[in-house]
Amino acid sequence: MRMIQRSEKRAQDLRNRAFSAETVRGMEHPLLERGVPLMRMAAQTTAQEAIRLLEKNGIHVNEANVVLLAGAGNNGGDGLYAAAALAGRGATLTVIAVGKSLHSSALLACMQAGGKVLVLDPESRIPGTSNGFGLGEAGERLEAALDIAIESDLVIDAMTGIGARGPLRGLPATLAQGFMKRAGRTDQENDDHTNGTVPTGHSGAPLVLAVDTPSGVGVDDGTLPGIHVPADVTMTFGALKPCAMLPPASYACGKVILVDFGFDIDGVTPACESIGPHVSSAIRLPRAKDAKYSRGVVGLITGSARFPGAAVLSSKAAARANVGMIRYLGPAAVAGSVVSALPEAVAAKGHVQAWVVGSGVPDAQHAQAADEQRTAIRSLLGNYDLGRDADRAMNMPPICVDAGALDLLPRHVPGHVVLTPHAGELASLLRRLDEDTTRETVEDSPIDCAARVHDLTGATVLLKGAVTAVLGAAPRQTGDDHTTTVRICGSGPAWLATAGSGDVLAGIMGALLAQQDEGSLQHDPEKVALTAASAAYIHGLAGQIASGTTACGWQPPFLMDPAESILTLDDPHAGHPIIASDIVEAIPEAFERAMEQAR
Ligand SMILES: NC(=O)C1=CN([C@@H]2O[C@H](COP(=O)(O)OP(=O)(O)OC[C@H]3O[C@@H](n4cnc5c(N)ncnc54)[C@H](O)[C@@H]3O)[C@@H](O)[C@H]2O)[C@@H](O)CC1
Ligand SMILES: Nc1ncnc2c1ncn2[C@@H]1O[C@H](COP(=O)(O)OP(=O)(O)O)[C@@H](O)[C@H]1O
Ligand SMILES: [K+]
Repeated sequence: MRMIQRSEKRAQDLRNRAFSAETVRGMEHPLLERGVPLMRMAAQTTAQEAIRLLEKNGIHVNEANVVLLAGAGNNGGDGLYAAAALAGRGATLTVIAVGKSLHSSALLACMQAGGKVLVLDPESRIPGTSNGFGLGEAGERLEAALDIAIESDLVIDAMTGIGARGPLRGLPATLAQGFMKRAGRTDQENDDHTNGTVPTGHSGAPLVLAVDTPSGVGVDDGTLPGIHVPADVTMTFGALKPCAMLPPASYACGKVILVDFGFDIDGVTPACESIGPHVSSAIRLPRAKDAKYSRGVVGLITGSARFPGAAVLSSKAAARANVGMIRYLGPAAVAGSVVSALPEAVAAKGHVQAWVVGSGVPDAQHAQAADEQRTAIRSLLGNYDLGRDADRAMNMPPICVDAGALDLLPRHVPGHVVLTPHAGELASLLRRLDEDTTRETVEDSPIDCAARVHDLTGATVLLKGAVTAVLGAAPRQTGDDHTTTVRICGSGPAWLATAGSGDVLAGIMGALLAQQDEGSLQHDPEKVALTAASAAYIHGLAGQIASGTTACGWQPPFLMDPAESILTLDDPHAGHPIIASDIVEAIPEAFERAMEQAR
């Protein structure tokens, strides 16, 4: 097999960009034309990973019971060749055929290696297997298949890959349903995998290795449209697909290993991208001629009598995040708390380069009739109303609109307005925009929902979660069409889910917006989106540092060269609990790390 020369830049792009199924097919095409044996490469690396995974769990391949769930397409073909290799190494192999046919030469390889084949569909026409059985026997076969699968050490899921359309149907769906039930596997449990850890068995249930994509996920949109098979490890080929990056499907992929087929990805438009490699470009290093004002001043209208802590946390976070100064505006008692916790804060009006509003401010439902903070925020946000005075709106400083300020947002605003809702807040926002949405809808289709808010309001939308998504303007294309790009940030560990964490993010956001060259963001919504995503990344990194873990919501896949032997994949430390103040303390080191990563 040919050694693939890959530059670091290409490797970085491969690890941080995902491409639609259609785009991937387009990139496969020239290689297939040249006769590159992609399926064999996919199978060989899958077999290698299967052996590693088994061994990691104390099972030698020649003692392993392996079950292959094989679909009728090329995904099944990949799986069959991989399974044949395992059977060749002494594994006991059962192929469960879920479709009407199987990739014929791959099936032959499996049979020659001693694999048994159990056909589930009475209408199937698979050479060398019995067919023409009745419905009663089909039911028995399904039960037998589930018994064998649940008793096995490793299930290789090769039912569907990028050829999947819609939710799983028919036998693949029934089998997935039965398997999930018997294995007692839930998505909740699979959440552990998002942190890059491979659990050692799920209460005795088999390990699951997905071929290319877990079957049942929305390959291109990252949704989970129905029953699916969460994996411990997903071996994916050529390039990442959106399901390996976007929530909630990304949580079903477990650890992802990307096999580099040598695709030419230069100039190919990704469907989504991780912010990781770009973060340092959002950090403005201090310059010799700087004074505090030129480094950026953040104005905060955050906190309230009810939540004074949010004012302190957002102010401290902003002050720690590489700016010259912060100005705090709020009720005297709250301002007093801010200044005593942060003597560097200035509790007075003045020029600012970016605003942060709303963290710890009550929303309409919880506010008193004349809430001082809400009144101030309403009046400030009025200046961003494109329907009222577009020139004025375009010339306002960038602003982060968080929590209690979200329901004060004007209907149409420029892209340098950054919203930072969590799923519940995004749902409320959509309802305010006359869309019938619940928190569950947002959790099921986070990207769609965030894109909807971006489309309806024009704001850059940062939807918080284990994987945080930023929906904003795309890189400028030829022509004037406005396109939206999906950027994700998964640097945060689950320890970040702690009260006040969002206030810290808002502070970092304000600081990053403030340190960009004054006036540069107003007409560059793409840069706003990059800056917003970078703030989430630094927040996540600070969370990793504070909690002593590298586990996080999403990390770039392990890149594997088909010509190289298996890599060792270390599991990260679990880390320890943190409070929001710990995140603030870790911000400076997070900046340093983000800059180091860029070198
Ligand atoms: N093009 C190639 O030569 C290569 C393809 N590769 C593999 O081939 C896969 C794509 O192969 P295909 O295009 O054959 O497609 P798939 O094998 O992913 O899916 C097609 C099969 O899935 C069934 N199916 C589709 N949607 C379904 C649903 N909702 N419920 C139940 N069954 C459903 C179809 O009936 C068909 O049998 C990739 O994911 C990858 O694993 C790799 O081997 C690399 C090279
Ligand atoms: N499971 C998780 N894994 C990683 N990060 C998380 C997780 N849950 C929440 N976060 C992050 O923690 C922060 C919580 O913010 P938010 O929901 O506003 O909390 P609060 O209002 O309590 O401050 C967000 O940045 C979010 O992305
Ligand atoms: K699969």
